[in-house]
Amino acid sequence: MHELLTPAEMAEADRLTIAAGTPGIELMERAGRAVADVVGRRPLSTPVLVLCGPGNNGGDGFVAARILTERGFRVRLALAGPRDALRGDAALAAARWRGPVEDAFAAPLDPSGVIVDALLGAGLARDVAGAMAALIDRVNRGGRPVVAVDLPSGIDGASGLVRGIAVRAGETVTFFRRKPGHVLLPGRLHCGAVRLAQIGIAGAVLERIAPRLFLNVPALWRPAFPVLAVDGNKYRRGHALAVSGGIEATGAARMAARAALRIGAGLVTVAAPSSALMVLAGALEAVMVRRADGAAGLGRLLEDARRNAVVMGPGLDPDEETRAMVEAVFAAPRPLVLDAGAITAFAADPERLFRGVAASATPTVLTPHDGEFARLFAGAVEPGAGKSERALRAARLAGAVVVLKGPDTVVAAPDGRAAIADNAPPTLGTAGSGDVLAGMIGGLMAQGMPAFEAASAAVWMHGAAAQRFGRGLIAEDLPDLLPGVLQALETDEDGAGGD
Ligand SMILES: NC(=O)C1=CN([C@@H]2O[C@H](COP(=O)(O)OP(=O)(O)OC[C@H]3O[C@@H](n4cnc5c(N)ncnc54)[C@H](O)[C@@H]3O)[C@@H](O)[C@H]2O)[C@@H](O)CC1
Ligand SMILES: Nc1ncnc2c1ncn2[C@@H]1O[C@H](COP(=O)(O)OP(=O)(O)O)[C@@H](O)[C@H]1O
Ligand SMILES: [K+]
Repeated sequence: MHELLTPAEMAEADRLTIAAGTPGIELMERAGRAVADVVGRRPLSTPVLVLCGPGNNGGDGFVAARILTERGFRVRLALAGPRDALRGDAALAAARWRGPVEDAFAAPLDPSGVIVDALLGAGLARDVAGAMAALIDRVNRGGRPVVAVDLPSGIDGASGLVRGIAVRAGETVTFFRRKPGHVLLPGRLHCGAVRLAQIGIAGAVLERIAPRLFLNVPALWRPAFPVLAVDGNKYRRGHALAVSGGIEATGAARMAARAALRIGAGLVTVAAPSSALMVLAGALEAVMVRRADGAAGLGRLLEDARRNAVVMGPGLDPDEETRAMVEAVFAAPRPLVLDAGAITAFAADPERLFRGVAASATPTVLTPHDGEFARLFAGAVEPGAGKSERALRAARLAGAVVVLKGPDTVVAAPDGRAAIADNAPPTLGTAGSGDVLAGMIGGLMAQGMPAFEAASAAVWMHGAAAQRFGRGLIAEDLPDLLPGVLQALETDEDGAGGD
């Protein structure tokens, strides 16, 4: 259930189902019934206003209106456009509606009751303007609870972007699988609670569609998650290396190192410039410290093949020394996580980074926030595109897994897969939480987890850890919340948060 279907893929799922013998009107009847079920949880005295658009989304609205009327609700239905312009299944559904049809552009909104938004769904093809925009604005200003059919009208199902203006719903009923627009911002904020309804589309159609976008839940990466061997030992659990900045910036690498250890790496070493060695040695216990000055020093540490994953960037200056150190890892080569200063260091010459990734052929994960992303991929990635699209293009360009962070963190792989997270609370917006995330990814890669799965797992666990703590969270808390998350993952088949 964690596949996310773009509107085009969803249309294909409908098409395959219809071709296999289920009439389209049957799908529409089930969709409309699912909407009626959600709306119908309210008391029978609740007035219902169903706003229908010109396509099949409106068709679902006609069905829902009929079923709610049959159940005893007082239902008004208003259509945005001429009735004789309805086609296909929507026209069939409208023919089964016996009540009056008001003009949606003129119909008054009830001061009480609930509104069903069946104006526009997967067929949104352009920015909403004119009378339709005025209607949506009126709905939003009305302050009535809204149940959206499939998508809040005006939200682009593929990108989650607002096309001109979009309905703000309290609940959204969608069908078969969620769409990226339910998970990505701002779409998610317009959806309210998303209710997923099955309408008789067989899961087997997904084999034909081969979706590439996923909700980031444990089911996505659990099969690749490290398993503890009874006869294991610390060396077999991997040895992560976190590169520290100078004496004024050692905390970032320490937090990354602690996170790598907590997530299960057998050993973790902080590679320290001479200036910071004393500070680090006094501040670390299970995490080890080794001297590493510049690229040459780091290269020497990497002569030991057991140091099998590297985290770089937190606390580093975006300068030539940092670039040379990144290239020392490419020369080694080792699975690598690049964050913060190690990303910004390549802002003036991103090609140099991309060449290094390609030449080393080592799994590389870049973890930019929006600002770092814009610096590294400026010009190469259309700023107006949706977040998953931007992350995927960047991943292809860099030949690396790109973790584009935020409330809807996208993990994108060069092969076209992307995982979108919806479990990160805003408490994660605190200094150093990104450093912890980088360390978590490195800790999983040290244990042999592939880059896309490691990054996806770390992002989900980062969110789950923060959820366990609540308000007052600081980055230092995060590594020590991981044991609880790990244990829940092990005991809860659903993955401590469901699928
Ligand atoms: N058989 C199927 O394909 C099924 C479809 N279903 C419903 O059908 C919907 C998709 O139906 P459609 O493909 O007809 O698309 P929609 O009903 O979402 O919208 C298409 C209509 O809206 C118009 N339109 C597009 N953008 C507009 C804009 N910015 N301003 C004003 N008008 C605009 C188009 O000209 C077209 O008439 C889904 O969201 C879902 O609700 C469900 O009934 C399940 C089965
Ligand atoms: N509003 C938010 N909701 C959820 N997660 C957030 C929010 N703001 C930031 N985060 C997360 O917090 C982390 C911040 O990382 P980053 O920006 O690199 O900060 P720092 O450099 O201080 O470590 C990222 O994982 C990001 O996804
Ligand atoms: K809608």
